[in-house]
Amino acid sequence: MDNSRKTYFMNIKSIMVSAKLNGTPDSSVKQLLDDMIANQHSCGLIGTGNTLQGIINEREVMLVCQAAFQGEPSNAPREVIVSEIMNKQPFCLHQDTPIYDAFVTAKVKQLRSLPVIDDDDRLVGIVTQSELLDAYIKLMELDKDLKITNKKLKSLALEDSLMKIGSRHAMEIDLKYTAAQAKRNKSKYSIAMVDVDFFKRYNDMYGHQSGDVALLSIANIINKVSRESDRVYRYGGEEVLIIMSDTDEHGAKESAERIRAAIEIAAIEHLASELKVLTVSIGLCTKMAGNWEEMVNVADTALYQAKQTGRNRVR
Ligand SMILES: Nc1nc2c(ncn2[C@@H]2O[C@H](COP(=O)(O)OP(=O)(O)OP(=O)(O)O)[C@@H](O)[C@H]2O)c(=O)[nH]1
Repeated sequence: MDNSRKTYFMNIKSIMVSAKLNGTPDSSVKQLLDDMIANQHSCGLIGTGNTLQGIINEREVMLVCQAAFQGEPSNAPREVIVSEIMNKQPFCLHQDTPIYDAFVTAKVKQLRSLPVIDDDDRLVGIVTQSELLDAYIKLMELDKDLKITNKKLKSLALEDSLMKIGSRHAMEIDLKYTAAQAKRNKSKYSIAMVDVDFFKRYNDMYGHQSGDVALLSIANIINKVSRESDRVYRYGGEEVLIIMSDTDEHGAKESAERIRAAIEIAAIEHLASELKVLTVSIGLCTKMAGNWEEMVNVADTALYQAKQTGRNRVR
């Protein structure tokens, strides 16, 4: 393998900064802040031994400090303990994760810093989104093989240009790491497969360009009514896939029903359909562990049942 090809497979171990814990869950926030300032760390890594149990970013620490200073001088601020404000299920990446996958994960999940762990789930380092982007750009510059570069440039398109939501490529990377994270945290996650009803008839009646506009409207509605932590991707054609981390069957059903209802209420005219407005059918799947391709298949089967039992419904 020549050097340029090797760079394509480089992982985050090669660029991460080694990291250690800044405090335990029962440290005071003040203690934590002192440690972060002394070590010039932009986020606090919390745990015991070498095991990471939580993360606190600068913003959360600042909010606690602000609240303390706004108190009456006679009311000495209560000491806040780290476990009260830390994010208890921090998203971590294994040290062997390729740089590009790590960058996409940080970007789609909007994470500025990602703790890095080893095979035994021990904290070994930290990488930031901007370090990942810099590293990836450098790898591309080093890469002289035009074919590989073009392939990577194409895959760098993380957004679907028509629907203005995540691309299929970004979706696959997100699913892979969401599945790994759920397994590590023993938490459930859900996916929803959304498909527009009678869309062929819509294209036939209003034209393909109007079809494109309708798809964009539907994607906008889905983005608007889904929770901030949910990620919305174009699965292909007129199908949208939503990833909901830390969401059980009940939460997923509630979210999907909200999306279905919002699209019906938007009342986008579709005279060739039964309800005379555009509607969607949604198939769901919730799991704790297991491979994500299987989950997509289950959601797809549920979607098929939703279509078979009358459309404009969640299964
Ligand atoms: N305008 C437009 N149409 C698209 C796009 N992608 C897929 N389609 C169309 O979506 C339609 C999907 O049709 P079908 O799979 O038969 O499903 P349907 O007509 O929605 O029927 P049901 O799913 O059974 O309710 C096809 O006519 C595709 O051409 C796109 O990007 N733009």
